[in-house]
Amino acid sequence: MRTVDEHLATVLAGIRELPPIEQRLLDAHGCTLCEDVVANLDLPAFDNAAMDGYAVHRADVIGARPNRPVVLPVVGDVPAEEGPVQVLPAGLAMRIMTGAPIPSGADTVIPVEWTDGGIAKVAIQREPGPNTFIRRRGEDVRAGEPIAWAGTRLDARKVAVLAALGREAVVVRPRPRVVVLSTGSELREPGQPLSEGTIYDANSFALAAAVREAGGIPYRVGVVPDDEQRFLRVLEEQLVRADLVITSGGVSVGAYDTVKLALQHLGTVEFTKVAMQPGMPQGFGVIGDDETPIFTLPGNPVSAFVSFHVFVLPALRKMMGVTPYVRPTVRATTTAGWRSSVGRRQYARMAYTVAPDGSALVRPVSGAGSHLVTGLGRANALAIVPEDVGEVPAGATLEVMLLDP
Ligand SMILES: Nc1nc2c(c(=O)[nH]1)N[C@H]1C(S)=C(S)[C@@H](COP(=O)(O)OP(=O)(O)OC[C@H]3O[C@@H](n4cnc5c(N)ncnc54)[C@H](O)[C@@H]3O)O[C@H]1N2
Ligand code: MOO
Repeated sequence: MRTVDEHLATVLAGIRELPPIEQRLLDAHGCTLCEDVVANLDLPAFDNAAMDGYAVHRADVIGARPNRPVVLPVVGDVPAEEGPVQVLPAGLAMRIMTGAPIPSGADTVIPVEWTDGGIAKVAIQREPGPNTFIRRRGEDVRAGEPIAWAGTRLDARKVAVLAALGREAVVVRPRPRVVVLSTGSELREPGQPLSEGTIYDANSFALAAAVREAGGIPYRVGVVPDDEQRFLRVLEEQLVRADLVITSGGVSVGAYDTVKLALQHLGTVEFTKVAMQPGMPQGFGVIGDDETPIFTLPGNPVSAFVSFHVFVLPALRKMMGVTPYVRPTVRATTTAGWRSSVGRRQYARMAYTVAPDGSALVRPVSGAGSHLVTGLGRANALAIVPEDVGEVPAGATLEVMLLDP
């Protein structure tokens, strides 16, 4: 039997980062930059008003008081719109809007609240400080300054900056396109009636949702029955759009373990037992002309889901250039104990919380059975019980994988 770490190393060695492509800004959201981005213009791009009010020469309004206002003729309006910079001679004012370019000659904006709001002339009731309410060209960033380095994941905040700089597209690693299929003649699509011996397909939905949460693009293929030829045909059809394939079911030692039988003589897929619970039977390799990586996960729903988090998620992160490939774990103290099997690393379903005093706690929310899917629904974390531990006492501190994206 392989250890989890050995299998993870084999998987990561078989996965390549996807080649960079240019993506439109919103499509690049969530992806990793493959270029250093430098500001291509100054921000603000020109001196502009920070308040709605009046552009003036400050020297004209020194000494303005509520009981001794300075009155200036208003010679025009400066809206925030396209147009040449206006000129403001001394002794006059212009009505100006937030974001509008400061007329040449003006050095101050008086907020409308400090005035009588006049249109032909304005009474200014307060003396401004120097450079008041002007946002200067380049005070945010100057053209040529770095904005983001290759390797940065584009979140909404970085998208805001790139859009403000007028970037239409950026070079990123694309989201992996992941084909997800479930195998098993007992499986039915949700919405279909169940007959004796049949169950609903949970895995292709769970895995497709997990792919999406990881930043990939899932293509959920319906259920494929236990028939080698059908399975191979579907796989061949799907390969054209796949950067990665995930199957579930049919990999243990049953007489109808289709995936294992079908892939035995195709590609490089290696079927192994990994010393973990759940998730013991695993398969990984590449198939097709493009050497597309494929994970064949075990069929039990919790086994498939845990396998995704332990092996597939790091692979997706590597394809997307997200580091570290393995998401860091956190440490938490368990409020209750349970048993684990020595020789296998256990991933136990937990509710993770942070107590008012800041301490991280976990509480078991499920038995260990890999068919107990509703226990998975209650969990937001997996506690990792080392291979040599047979009993976890209440109060023990463990490494914990958080499941929320
Ligand atoms: N004799 C042995 N039997 C089993 C072993 C073993 O070592 N020796 N390993 C067990 C372990 S551990 C696991 S995990 C499973 C893995 O089996 P398969 O990957 O071949 O999966 P199936 O047999 O197809 O299904 C297992 C179980 O899960 C249900 N299932 C499958 N697909 C779905 C789905 N899409 N949605 C919901 N439920 C699904 C299926 O009906 C079975 O109940 O093998 C053990 N057996
Ligand atoms: O190893 Mo299986 O995945 O426990 O049920």
